[in-house]
Amino acid sequence: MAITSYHHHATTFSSPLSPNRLTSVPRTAFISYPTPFNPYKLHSIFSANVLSLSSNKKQSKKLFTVRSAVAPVESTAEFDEMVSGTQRKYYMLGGKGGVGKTSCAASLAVKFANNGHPTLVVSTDPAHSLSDSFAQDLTGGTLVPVEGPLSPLFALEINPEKAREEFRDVSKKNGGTGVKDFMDGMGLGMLADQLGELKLGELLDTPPPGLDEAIAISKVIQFLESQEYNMFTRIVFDTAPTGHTLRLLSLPDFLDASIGKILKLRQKISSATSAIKNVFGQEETRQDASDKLEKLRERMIKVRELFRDTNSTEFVIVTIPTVMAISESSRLRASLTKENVPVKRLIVNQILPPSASDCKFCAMKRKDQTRALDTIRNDPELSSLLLVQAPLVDVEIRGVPALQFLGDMIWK
Ligand SMILES: Nc1ncnc2c1ncn2[C@@H]1O[C@H](COP(=O)(O)OP(=O)(O)OP(=O)(O)O)[C@@H](O)[C@H]1O
Repeated sequence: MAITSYHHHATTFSSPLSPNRLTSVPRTAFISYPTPFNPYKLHSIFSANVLSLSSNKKQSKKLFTVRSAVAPVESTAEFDEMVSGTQRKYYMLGGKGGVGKTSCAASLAVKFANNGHPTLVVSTDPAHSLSDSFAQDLTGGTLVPVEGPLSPLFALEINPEKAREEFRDVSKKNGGTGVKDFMDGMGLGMLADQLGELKLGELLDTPPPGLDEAIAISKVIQFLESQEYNMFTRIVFDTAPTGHTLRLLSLPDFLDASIGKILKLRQKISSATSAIKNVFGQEETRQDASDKLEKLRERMIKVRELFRDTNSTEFVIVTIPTVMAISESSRLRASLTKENVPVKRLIVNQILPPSASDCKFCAMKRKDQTRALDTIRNDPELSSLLLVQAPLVDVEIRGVPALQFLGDMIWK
């Protein structure tokens, strides 16, 4: 039933940002698949290293006819709109675990870079798989260049645990474990207790789910404020599975409120404690902790604004054609709408391609997927989105050439 095959390709490419520039990609292992003509890309097949069934022109035409009959709601991703302009844009890809978020995010990043955008792909999922997806070591929590694309592509795997530790260290220097402990140490514990909702100390010690992600994204904002990040015109986030993303959306408000209260409290008590401060000589550390809190709060507000800015940000939902995954995507869309997060595209990944062979299992599976796709058409949350279908391919998608291949099918 497989219709996917590997070939050796050379790609010539014209960037829309500098349309006169034609660049050659080195000859490299590549996957071939019947795709519609892409004006930015010219393939020339040097030799065939066929792993599975290939298809001639006639066959691919037929296959695409069958595919569109199976999925009448299919549309393109309108990549032209995504790629146009040099103003910085953020794309956040999210969805249920294992549906292909990383593959889609990585393929989008490669596609942007190949279209002339200096691009950054960021993983805020604690279970990072960018390195696996690119088949390159991208770990370390710093900018790592990705080898292969035509324009600069960098990856950043944020380690939320490390980011949280860094932040917590400041209050630890005090001998306590957080702001509340610090206040306890100053004999002000009762005051903090009275304001029971001030749980920052506990928040940092036993973070609620989603906090890691929030701190990770806050860390990204911190990075983006620095000069070296100015070059990036496209930033793609590979986010954690749905649950974390939803909690993350409401977290900035929660943190903003909590930190705001902590800071107000600090101001109130600062005069009362000035005498004690002098005795213990810890004003600097305290100020430092306070500044960090203020910075975290500012970043949380930026994260909140970033998520909701229709001009620069879009959340792309990735799903697979099963009723369960689609139901979850529907709930995700509803929550994103409630939070005013812009969503326009829905990627339905791992669609079984048509096959010439008489495979009963495949026929059943395809019917099942068609039913699932129908639920999208009838789903009030999802039916208005651009529905982009990505086929299931018969090899694991790893490495830049494979991601480029996947990207050419999804992002067109
Ligand atoms: N269209 C596809 N065809 C074939 N394999 C695919 C496709 N999309 C993704 N995969 C494979 O499925 C697996 C999971 O993909 P990926 O890591 O991108 O998912 P994810 O949603 O990011 O997962 P997690 O939630 O665990 O981070 C990988 O082995 C990937 O190569």
